[in-house]
Amino acid sequence: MAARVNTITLLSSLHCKPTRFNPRQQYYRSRSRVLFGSQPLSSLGNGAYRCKCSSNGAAEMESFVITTPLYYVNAPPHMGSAYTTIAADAIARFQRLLGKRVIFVTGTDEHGEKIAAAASARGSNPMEHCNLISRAYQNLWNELDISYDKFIRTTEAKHEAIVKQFYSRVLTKGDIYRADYEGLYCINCEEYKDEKDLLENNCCPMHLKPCVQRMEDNYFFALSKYQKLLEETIAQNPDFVQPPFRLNEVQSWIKDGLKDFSISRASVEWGIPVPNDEKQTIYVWFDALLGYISALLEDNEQPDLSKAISFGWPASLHLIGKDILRFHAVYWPAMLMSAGLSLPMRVFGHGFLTKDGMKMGKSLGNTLEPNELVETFGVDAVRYFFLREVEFGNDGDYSEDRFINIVNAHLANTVGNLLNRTLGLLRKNCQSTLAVDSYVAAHENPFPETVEKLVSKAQAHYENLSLSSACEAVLEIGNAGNSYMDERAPWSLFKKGDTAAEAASKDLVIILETMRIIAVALSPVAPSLCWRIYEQLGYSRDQYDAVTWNDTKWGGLKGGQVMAQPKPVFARIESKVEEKVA
Ligand SMILES: Nc1ncnc2c1ncn2[C@@H]1O[C@H](COP(=O)(O)OP(=O)(O)OP(=O)(O)O)[C@@H](O)[C@H]1O
Ligand SMILES: [Zn+2]
Repeated sequence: MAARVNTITLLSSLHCKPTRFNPRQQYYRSRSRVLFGSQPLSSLGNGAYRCKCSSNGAAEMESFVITTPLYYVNAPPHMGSAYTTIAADAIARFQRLLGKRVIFVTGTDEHGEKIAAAASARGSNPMEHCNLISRAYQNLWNELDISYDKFIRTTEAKHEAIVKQFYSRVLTKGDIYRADYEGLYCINCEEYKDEKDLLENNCCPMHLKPCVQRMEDNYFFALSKYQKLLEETIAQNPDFVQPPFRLNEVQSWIKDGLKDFSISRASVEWGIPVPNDEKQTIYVWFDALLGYISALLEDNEQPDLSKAISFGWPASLHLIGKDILRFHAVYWPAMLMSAGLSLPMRVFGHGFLTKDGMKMGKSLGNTLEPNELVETFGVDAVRYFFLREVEFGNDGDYSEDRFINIVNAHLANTVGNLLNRTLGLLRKNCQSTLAVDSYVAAHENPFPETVEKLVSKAQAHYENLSLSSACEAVLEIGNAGNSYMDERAPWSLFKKGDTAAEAASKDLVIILETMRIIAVALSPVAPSLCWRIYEQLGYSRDQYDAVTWNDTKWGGLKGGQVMAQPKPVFARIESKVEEKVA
């Protein structure tokens, strides 16, 4: 299933067509005015954009808006939060390679009872606490090469303004009412629970802590009104929730009956005040989901909901963990319907990284430290391992031995060694200079076809969000390169006279072209490693940054190009326990 994106068209007139409702797909498509490529865009409002450098000519460009959850700042990030963000980054980078205008949104969710409690436990005030933890997320994203475009904090003034405008729309629609509520509440989920979903002693199955009985006078959102529309929308758009087995889960929640849910808290001070009732604050989830929209605002823009929408809503893809699927696939679409806004095109709920079978999480405290992993093994190893090892959508357990074995076998041996020994031979026999164009080197040779087939496979997997299979397809290119090298044995051909040496120098060009293609195709997953490969092949950083998916085509390396001094691009991780990995 290919990624669905909203099409943004560059029109030669200033007029932009109004949003159009597509009845079959039940979401809105926008036609806006933008210039393609990396040119800056300026918003004209109403979903229209004007390129700052030119306004002539018609061309088509697609936009791709991807979000991670806004992480809760009750504690610093851990490998679980990093996992979603690394996956989102790989997808964003791949979509950029395809030439799309990508907006990659991440950020922090900073209101609610748990935050106030976490701050006071640290002897801090809530705002100081949020600043500290939000900074920790941003620092980690930098460590992990996360190429986000927008980082939204729900304590920002522009976000508060958007939440209040949204709340007022829903209120005007007649979907908010006041009532008393009594039920079992999990403080860690910040959610009332159904008794039937709880373990013994009313324990939350996720947090293993007993829920408390609570009674409150709250404002409620009339979720039940949207039951039918949600059912129909999801039935007509089976790709809305992915993977498919999560769609079944969502459909069964809806079928069980949707209950109105409380969207304010009388007992929580650390939150956005309910418009016209300062005694209550807006429920943290109602507030946080809107971060996906407020994030789209430019910093210098007036915080206006319609304007924010015009910058890129609806999102193409919400990437989340399965723990927050109900909020994204049931509550959020209903809220958007109520406010008359388009639904996101796709919600993908991936599985959990687990430790001893339990979800790794801040509340349980059974986390793995991504900073430590990066410090010990390097960013490429961390990104590659989790994307390659865990089939995207399913749960996955971490083991250090497995980590070391996988990255050594794949990145150090299959990719790094092949490059290094080829460059060594080229230096020894060809003064580190390519004898001919790679296109010429492979004349009448079937090898490029093998590579191109694997590239197409990788592309299809990236598009389907099968990130592990995408890595596998790229590594297969490396395996094919290694086999080619072993079969041809160019080191011995160099000793067998001029004709054989000429063939050997062509073989080296073929392997290096293969490495170049691997570097493009693996760059969404391991961007730093792939830059080092490009650098070894004699390219500049600017050339690497300008790479597109088209560069996976055979024929990029040219005769006369001088390679860098051979230097290992991936240092092998030393380990006591090592076994052979396929
Ligand atoms: N163990 C995990 N595996 C995969 N993703 C995770 C994991 N833990 C958190 N995430 C990601 O973080 C999101 C939840 O963010 P949140 O800030 O609430 O973290 P958390 O550690 O799950 O918190 P808590 O333990 O308090 O529930 C998930 O939807 C998912 O995207
Ligand atoms: Zn819970």
